[in-house]
Formats: sequence, structure tokens, C-alpha cells
Amino acid sequence: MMMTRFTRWVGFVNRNKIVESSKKETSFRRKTHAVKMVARVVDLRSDTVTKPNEAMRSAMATADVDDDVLGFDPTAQKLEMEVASIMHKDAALFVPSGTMANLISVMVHCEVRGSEVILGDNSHIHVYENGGISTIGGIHAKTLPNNVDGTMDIEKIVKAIRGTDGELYYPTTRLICLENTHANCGGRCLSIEYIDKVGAVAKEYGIKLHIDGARIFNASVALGVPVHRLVQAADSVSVCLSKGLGAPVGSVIVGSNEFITKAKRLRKTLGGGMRQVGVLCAAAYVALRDNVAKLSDDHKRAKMLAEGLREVEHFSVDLSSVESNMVFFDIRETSKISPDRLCEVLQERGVLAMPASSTSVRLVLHYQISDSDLQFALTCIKAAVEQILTGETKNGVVMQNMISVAQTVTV
Ligand SMILES: Cc1ncc(COP(=O)(O)O)c(C=O)c1O
Ligand SMILES: C[C@@H](O)[C@H](N)C(=O)O
Repeated sequence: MMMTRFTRWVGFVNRNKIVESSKKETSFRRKTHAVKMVARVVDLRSDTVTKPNEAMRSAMATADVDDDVLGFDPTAQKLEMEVASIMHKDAALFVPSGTMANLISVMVHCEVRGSEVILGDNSHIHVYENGGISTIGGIHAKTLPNNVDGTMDIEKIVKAIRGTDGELYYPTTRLICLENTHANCGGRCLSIEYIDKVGAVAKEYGIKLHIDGARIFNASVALGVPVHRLVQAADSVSVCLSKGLGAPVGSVIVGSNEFITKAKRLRKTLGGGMRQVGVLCAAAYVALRDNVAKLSDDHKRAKMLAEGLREVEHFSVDLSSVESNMVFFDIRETSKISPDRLCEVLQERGVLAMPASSTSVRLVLHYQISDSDLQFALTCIKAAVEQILTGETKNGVVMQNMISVAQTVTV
């Protein structure tokens, strides 16, 4: 399960981060720190790894701010109005994370005790958000199988809906959650037709539709559909600005005025009411303004990467599944190469990647990955496979791009 591997892998990367030795050496070499530096790091672990660019930092430094709890922060309000307008929804609310955005959205829709939400068994809300909708929201999750394209069978959704007129022992379904693009299904895009059909089911049964739109702009660009049309059927959407758009922090929830009013109160309850939050919103505004247009390049590079990976005989890549900025590839068991080992060797070579399962690896493109980074990563991947197959030891290998720099520090 990616979650377990993901957590383990993050721990591995942190433990092995090549950092300047802080220990003052007492030996004759004490004036010298041997710092193993990797001259270049290409980070393909996720699109959450982007760092704020100069325009974002400058906007943060000069942001017009005020107390967003006692009144409103002008920059937060500007961002919220912009996102609401783009999504063609009444209102919007800035929150610190996509996880909180989803939790608040589900809790508002399912505010009556005994509520049930229908969601995918491979959805981010179900797999990676600590079960917050249950542990904090007291909401019952009814999971349905996610298909490889990120959808859930509509017939199964209809069958799963339990109304207020149900048996005394049934919870009441009040919400359906979709995810677009779908992270664990390889960044696949849910079509307008599918979303509209699910929306029609929700309306027919008097329940709500929430879209986890952490990468909704990726879906919009990949499908060539305006984002507001893609979310038209949704009662609420959580939009991550800190993924492919590259903001350092933050998501925005959009919905009706009534929904956002309730969401704002719940955000405070959950500790998400922030004071001069305009510092963060200023960067998010730059991300929204500048980076949507760059997403198509990420998608192109994802396809180029997938094509390059197909040249490695031990890998299998389904090119048709690469619809946005993610590439998942399988490693053939006959190769005896494990995803963990491959990612470990790649890290030594300056490429960061994430195991997705016991047989697959995930690579995620973002606007801070260049064409040259892509070629470098492919070269390192092929070299890493060769290294593992030939059993060369770490010491015996001239680590490509690995340099040792003796840094003399006068103590
Ligand atoms: C599909 C999806 N939804 C929600 C989230 C949660 O966002 P955050 O990490 O900001 O809590 C993520 C990843 O982070 C995601 O990939
Ligand atoms: C793993 C997950 O939480 C994160 N959203 C990612 O896709 O990297």
C-alpha cells in the first residue's frame, strides 16, 4: 500500500538526507568538514515539493495583511474571490491544507449525526487523511472500488445510497466524493460526462457532491475543459494551490455562500483560522496567476518520461494511463529489483522518487522540473538499474553527479 511505503520512504529520505556534518571533528582534520554534496537533485517524489519562486517570495514580503479572524485579511479575500470566480461558485475559503479542505467539506455536508459518505477505496480522503472524517467528523465512510481510471461505477453508487427512509439501523447517505485528477490512479482525469452523471444522481437522491480537486487544474488542462465546467455539478470543491501550481502552502474550498459560512466556522473549530494569512495567500495568488499555463508542460514531460522508461526492459509503463503529471511504472519481478532499492540508489544519484507499491514506483512532474532534469533523471534511472543488476557496491560505483567537497572551515 502506497501509504505505508510513502511514510517509510519519507523517513528514509529524511534519515539519509546528505547534509553538512554539524559535528565538529576533534581529529587533525577538525578544520575540515567532509561534506558529501550532490551537485544536482531532481525531485520527482511529488508535485507538493515545489519551492516558492522569487515572485511568490516577493509577494509574500509585501503582502497587504490584516487579522483574518477578527475581520478579514485583504489578500486572503482577494485570493478567495478570484478562486470563487474561476470556479463559478458563490464563495471560497482559504485553508492550510488539502486534508483540512476535504475534512471541512465533508463535515459541512454531513453535519447531521449518522451521516454516511460514499467515496473511493483508493481515494486520498479514505487512504491518506488519517480517517479524519470519522475520527473528527463522526461520519461513516462507505467505500466503493475505484476503477483504474479513478471513477466508481455509477450503478454501485446508486446501489450504495441509503436514504432517511431506510431501515432503523442504516446510516443516511448525505454525500458522494470524487477525486479529479485521481492521485492513486496515476493522475487519471474524470470526464465532464462522468462527473455530471454522478451530480445528477446526487440531485436525484437529494444528496451532495464534493470533488477533491487537489489537481483539478491538471484535469482541466489535460481534458481541455474550463475548470468551472468541470466542477459545475459539484456542491463543493477543494482546490490545492500547493501542488502543481507551486504555492508553498494552502488550498481553497469553493461552494455556496451558506456552505462557505459553515466551512469558515468549522475551520476555526479545527484551528485553521489564521491571522495575517495574506502572507501565504499572496504566494498562492501568484501561483494561480502564473502557473496554470505551465501545467501542460508538466503533462508533456510526463509522457516523455514514460516513453523513456519504456526503454528499460525491466519496466512496464502503460502510456495510455499517463493523462496528467504523474507516471507510475511497474518493475518486473524477474528483475529482482525492488522499488525501495531503486529509489535508494536513485537518491544517491540525486534523483528523488517514491515507491508506490511493492512492485511500482511513482514519479510526479511539476514546473520546477526542466527538460534537462528529465533527461538527467532518465540517465540516472537507467544507470541505477544497471548498478543494481550488476551488484556493484555503493563504494565501487563512481556515483554519477556525486561529488565530495572538502570544505575547509576555520574553527
Ligand atoms: C488527491 C489529493 N487530495 C488531497 C491531498 C491533501 O493535500 P495536503 O497534502 O495539502 O493535505 C493530496 C496530497 O497532498 C492529494 O494528492
Ligand atoms: C501522498 C499524498 O498525500 C500527496 N498528496 C502526494 O500525492 O504526494
